[in-house]
Amino acid sequence: MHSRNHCYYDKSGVFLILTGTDTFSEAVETREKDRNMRVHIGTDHAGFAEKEELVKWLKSQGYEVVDHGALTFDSEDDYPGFCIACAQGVVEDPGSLGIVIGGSGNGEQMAANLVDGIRAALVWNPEVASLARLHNDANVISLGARQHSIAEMQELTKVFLETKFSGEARHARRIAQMRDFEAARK
Ligand SMILES: O=C(CO)[C@H](O)[C@H](O)COP(=O)(O)O
Repeated sequence: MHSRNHCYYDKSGVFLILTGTDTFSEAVETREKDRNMRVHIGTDHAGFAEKEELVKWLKSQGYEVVDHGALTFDSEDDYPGFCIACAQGVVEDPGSLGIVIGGSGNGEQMAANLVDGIRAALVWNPEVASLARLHNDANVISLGARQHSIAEMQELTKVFLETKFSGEARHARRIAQMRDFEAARK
């Protein structure tokens, strides 16, 4: 039987995750901000306003941001190009992470995952954002701008950017299996 993870915020507002335990004594601080990290971002019209807000906020947090568009609002534009460009930016920039945004985040995740080396996770709450890094070593987060307030999107992004891959053997093994599949189909 799998044990459940428990997440909570400590008194200073830090998001913590308890892995497979009911005791707070085993809580681990999983987050650490890397202000030197570059963050790639891409969106279609559905997330354009939120992307503009997130870029400003990320810069205020000390991150360097690479904006892959859309650079102007066009209600008829299409998400694949922006998301693929963002994902390619992440792959070509080791140590960076990416954010793709759309109305739901579904198609944006699909587009980003077409790029070899990308593990894009559709994230809808802080625990999922944390697990995307801890268990999946996701390098792109996908957000649905029509599903969240800007404050929620900032929180999901913050948890994602500040959480490190656990490096646990079972998770590394599963990621390696996906990498093997990716390499074999070339
Ligand atoms: O979330 C999305 C894809 O997953 C798109 O942002 C969404 O489909 C755009 O919809 P519309 O063209 O009706 O504004």
